[in-house]
Amino acid sequence: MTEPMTHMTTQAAIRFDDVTLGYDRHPAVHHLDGVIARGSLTAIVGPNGAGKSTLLKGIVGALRPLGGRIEMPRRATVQQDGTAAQTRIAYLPQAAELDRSFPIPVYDLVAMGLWSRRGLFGGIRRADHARIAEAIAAVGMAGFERRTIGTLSGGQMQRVLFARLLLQDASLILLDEPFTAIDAKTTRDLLDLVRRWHDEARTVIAVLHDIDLVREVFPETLLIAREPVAWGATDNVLRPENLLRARRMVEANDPFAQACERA
Ligand SMILES: Nc1ncnc2c1ncn2[C@@H]1O[C@H](COP(=O)(O)OP(=O)(O)OP(=O)(O)O)[C@@H](O)[C@H]1O
Repeated sequence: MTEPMTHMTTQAAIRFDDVTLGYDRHPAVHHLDGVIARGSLTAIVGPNGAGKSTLLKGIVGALRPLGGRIEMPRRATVQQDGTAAQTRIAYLPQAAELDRSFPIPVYDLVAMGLWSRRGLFGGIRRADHARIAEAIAAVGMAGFERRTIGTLSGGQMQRVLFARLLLQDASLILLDEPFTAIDAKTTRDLLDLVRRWHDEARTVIAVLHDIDLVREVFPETLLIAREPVAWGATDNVLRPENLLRARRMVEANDPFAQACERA
C-alpha cells in the first residue's frame, strides 16, 4: 500500500492487520487492527494479563503472529553513507526479564547501544567514547562507569538502560513498564528523555500502569484486554466505562478472577 505523502505523523510506523499473538496456539491478543503513526507517543494500558507485553514482543519480532500481519513500512530516507535507512527498533523489556547477575560494567552495557551500527566485533571508535560518556551523563550516572550492573539499585539500572537506548538512536522505541518500582525523581528524569525522543519525531510506545502519568504525558493510548477496547486520543480512551469494560473482559478469561474478587 502506498504511504500518503503528507505530514510525517500521518504515516504509519506500524500497521496491524487482524493480528493474533499468543503462546502454544492460545491467543493472548487478537483482532488487532490499526495503525501507530510515525512520530506518535502512545501508551498501552490494560489490566494484568491483558496482552500488553505480548504485543510488544510481537512488534519487536520475538513472537511471530499466530494470524494476521504486523507491517512496518520502512522510512524512505538515505543515510550519510548512501544506504537506505531501516526502521531501527529499540526495546526495553520489563525489569524482571533482565538478568543482572552477568558481571558487566555500566560502561560496557551502555556501549552495547552502538552494536547495531558498529557490529558485534566492530570495535569502539574514538568518537564513540565521547558519545557513551555523554549518554551516561545524560541519565545522571557519570561516575558509575566501572560499577558492575549487579551492584546498582533498580532506579540506577533503569537510568543505565535508558542511556543504552539513547545510543541506539532508534526510530521506534518500545518500553515495557519502564517506571514500575522507580521513584518519582528518576521517573521524571527518564520521562524527560521520552519527551525528547518524541520531540525528535521518533515513534515511542510504552506499556504503563500509572493512568495519571499516561494522561499527563501520552497523547495517544491503546487500551487492551486481550483485544482492543479503545484506541485514540488518551482522554477519550481512558474514560471510566472503557476501563471498567477492559477489567471485565480480562476477568471473563481469567480462571482466578472470582477467587481474587472475593479476597
Ligand atoms: N511465555 C508464555 N507462555 C505462555 N503464556 C504466556 C507467556 N507469556 C505470557 N503468557 C500469557 O499471555 C497472557 C498475556 O500476558 P502478558 O504478559 O502479555 O500480559 P500483560 O498485559 O503484559 O500483563 P502484566 O500487566 O501483568 O504485565 C497471560 O494470560 C499470560 O499468562
